[in-house]
Amino acid sequence: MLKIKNLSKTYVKNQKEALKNVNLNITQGEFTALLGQNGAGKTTLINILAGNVKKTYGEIQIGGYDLDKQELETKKIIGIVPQEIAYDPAFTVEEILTKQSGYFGFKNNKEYIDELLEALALKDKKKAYGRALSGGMKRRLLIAKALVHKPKILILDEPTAGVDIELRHTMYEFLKKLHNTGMTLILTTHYIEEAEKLCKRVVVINEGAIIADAPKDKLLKDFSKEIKVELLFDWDLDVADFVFLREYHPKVKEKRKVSFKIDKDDLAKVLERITQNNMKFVDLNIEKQKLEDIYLQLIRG
Ligand SMILES: Nc1ncnc2c1ncn2[C@@H]1O[C@H](COP(=O)(O)OP(=O)(O)OP(=O)(O)O)[C@@H](O)[C@H]1O
Repeated sequence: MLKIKNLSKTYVKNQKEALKNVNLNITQGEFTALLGQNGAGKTTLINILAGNVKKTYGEIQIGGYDLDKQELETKKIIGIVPQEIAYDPAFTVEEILTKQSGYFGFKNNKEYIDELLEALALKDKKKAYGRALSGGMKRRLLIAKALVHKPKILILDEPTAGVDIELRHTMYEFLKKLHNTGMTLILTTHYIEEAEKLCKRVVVINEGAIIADAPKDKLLKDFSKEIKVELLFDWDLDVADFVFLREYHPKVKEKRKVSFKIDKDDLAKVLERITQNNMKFVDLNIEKQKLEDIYLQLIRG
């Protein structure tokens, strides 16, 4: 559905190499998270796919069409939800969506627009001006605008930035529904738990290069050998009490808790050492790594 080969981008103005030999192959129906810190190159990549920024080098195929030779066709295949609010605030919600439909040659699609507005809880705002919408409504309008031409791929550039938790969950449900209809989705986000909840594949981009690209479950499994152990004692602790565990860098928290990370295969051995040192604990908590921990490890190298 989306094939990116040896994609590079250097901005002429400042000679910033924003993308370095990016290769990505996304098949139909995948729900992929594109994760990366500020300035990693995510928006540059999306802008190139949208035809807003010119690549320096590489090949891109969208739905089988070459972006260089068949740009118009590629535009029909993708819908992009940009980070910035991108519509004329002097028009009403309905006008904005009708105008956008017109760009793609869709006429008389009032019913579909109503469906979108209903699904995105914007129906009662149909006649409201773009400028009069709340931040969350503006974000939802951008999603409707990206979907109005029924694209096969939806790319969302941080759609939930600054959106409250309740609304974020409504959006997640909507995205899940779209995914269930067979749509291909790419989501860039700073909320890692969002990627963990929604996406099946995780691509991590760092300083313009892809440093991880794997099914989420595989990433979690590969990195899940490390566990975080927390022990609770019924007396006040000193980190010196755990000198016998120094290779695991134990930390004392809230006076009575100690925590450290170990390979899960070492758990029995470590617990035995603790008992041998007469450190009788009253409670034990074991935490597996979350996608967020893995992501941080990856970008820190
Ligand atoms: N128009 C531009 N001209 C020059 N440099 C740019 C331009 N746009 C982006 N850059 C630079 O390219 C790099 C990648 O930026 P980009 O916006 O793609 O990152 P990002 O991953 O989307 O970040 P964020 O999460 O903050 O949106 C950054 O160093 C940025 O300063």
